[in-house]
Amino acid sequence: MRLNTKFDRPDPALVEQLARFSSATIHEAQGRLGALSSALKPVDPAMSLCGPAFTVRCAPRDNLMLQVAIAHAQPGDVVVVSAGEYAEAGSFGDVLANACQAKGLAGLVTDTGVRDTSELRKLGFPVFSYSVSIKGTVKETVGPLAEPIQIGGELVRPGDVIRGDADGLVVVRREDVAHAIEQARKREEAEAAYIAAYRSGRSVIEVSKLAGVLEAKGLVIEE
Ligand SMILES: O=C([O-])CC(=O)C(=O)O
Ligand SMILES: [Mg+2]
Repeated sequence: MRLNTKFDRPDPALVEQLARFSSATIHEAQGRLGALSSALKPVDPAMSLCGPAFTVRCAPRDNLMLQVAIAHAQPGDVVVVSAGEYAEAGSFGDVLANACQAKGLAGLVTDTGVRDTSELRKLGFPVFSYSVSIKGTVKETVGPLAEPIQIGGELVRPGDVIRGDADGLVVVRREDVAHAIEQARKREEAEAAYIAAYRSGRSVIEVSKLAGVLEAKGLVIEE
């Protein structure tokens, strides 16, 4: 079997610009699309990542292909592992995180478990996982590398951008990164205007134009 590891990545300058926006803003900016399941959580809320996905599929309780992915991923990539939402396996820990950091990878996202979390926090290598488990894995099963995968209820293709922060993970299609940045900028500007209005004492009902909605529902609020 021969596995391909070549795919197009977006312009690194665009990835850097996208990283300035939160996962929630990007999700909203692209029309409420791309959010991965909230079951995938950062090992530390301070962890944050943004980079092209280097996708891989592993059998549950088996991290052979994850190690192959780490070996072939490029600096700046986020290794994204689909392993069947299997909670009872610690497929990645501080030893492999050191390998990732030495290569300049941007982070790891997996729908199985990880371990050595206090060391991962000390290392500061961004890891998002489905669970934390101390149970070791085997290295037996060959599987797809740099192919589209399903993770957290979303399709992730190699080279799509994954943005993760304390609130969650979002995927942006490789060809949509520039548009997502433009829309995220507009959304932040609109949010800044809302914040300024609220801080100047204006009502949320007025600013968010909710009076018509409440009236249509027949809601009368007495003071
Ligand atoms: O050994 C493994 O397969 C996972 C692990 O704990 C580490 O990377 O430190
Ligand atoms: Mg370990």
